[in-house]
Amino acid sequence: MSLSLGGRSILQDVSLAVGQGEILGLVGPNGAGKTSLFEVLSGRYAAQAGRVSLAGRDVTSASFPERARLGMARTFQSPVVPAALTVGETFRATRKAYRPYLSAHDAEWAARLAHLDVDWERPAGTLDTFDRRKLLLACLIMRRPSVLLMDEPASGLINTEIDELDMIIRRLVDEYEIGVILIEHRLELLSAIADRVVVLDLGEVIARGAPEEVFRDPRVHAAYFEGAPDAREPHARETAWLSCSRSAG
Ligand SMILES: Nc1ncnc2c1ncn2[C@@H]1O[C@H](COP(=O)(O)OP(=O)(O)OP(=O)(O)O)[C@@H](O)[C@H]1O
Repeated sequence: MSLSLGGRSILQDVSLAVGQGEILGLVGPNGAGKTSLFEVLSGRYAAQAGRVSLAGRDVTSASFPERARLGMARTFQSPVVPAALTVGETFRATRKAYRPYLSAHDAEWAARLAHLDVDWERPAGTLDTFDRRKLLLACLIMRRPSVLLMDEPASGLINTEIDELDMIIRRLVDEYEIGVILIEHRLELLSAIADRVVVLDLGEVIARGAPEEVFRDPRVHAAYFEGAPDAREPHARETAWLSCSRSAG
């Protein structure tokens, strides 16, 4: 899959896939194209070449809301919550966003799963960063997605919160078989949690594989820490639940 924006090539021949109940880490230096890749996977940007498939279905032309209905969910780097609504009102608005409406029970279940333990009468805008992330995550998992794209969910969190986030994500994956793609700069978190990682640099995949192998790779080290990539790596694998590939075929 390839993407150009404003006449600039942002992603070139990128392919990746995540299976159900799997965590795929997506890493790379600033500006490597990680968020842009999420924009393509979630349908907010249209790639110039390639295809995206979800649960065996070609969703390349599907919009962001259509992909959400088909089971794709996405978090953003900044946990922006509706400041004018309380936590309870945020859940109510989310429950009514798609038909059939979800129940209050679904919201309570999702809040528990996301470890959101706050007064539902509180304005969402008064929550701290982690509780905002939990609220937004709960709103997503309420709809029981099959794939979750998480853009730097640990950003702004302290270590104990990151440990808790790790537990929340593992449970989503292990018990509910959600496939997670996680953009994360903390390599130690990915080493602990990811089944596989893909490394992007300057819009290209330069390595993929088990975290312990990939993070030991001197080429990855060079690209990630010194900004000097010297390797380009081709192909995709796997039994994919969500995937993007380089060609339309
Ligand atoms: N809408 C846009 N128009 C033009 N260029 C863009 C646009 N969005 C992103 N870019 C460029 O695409 C490149 C990749 O950006 P992207 O945000 O995807 O990288 P990233 O790997 O997520 O970086 P970071 O880790 O800093 O979030 C950057 O050079 C950025 O300036």
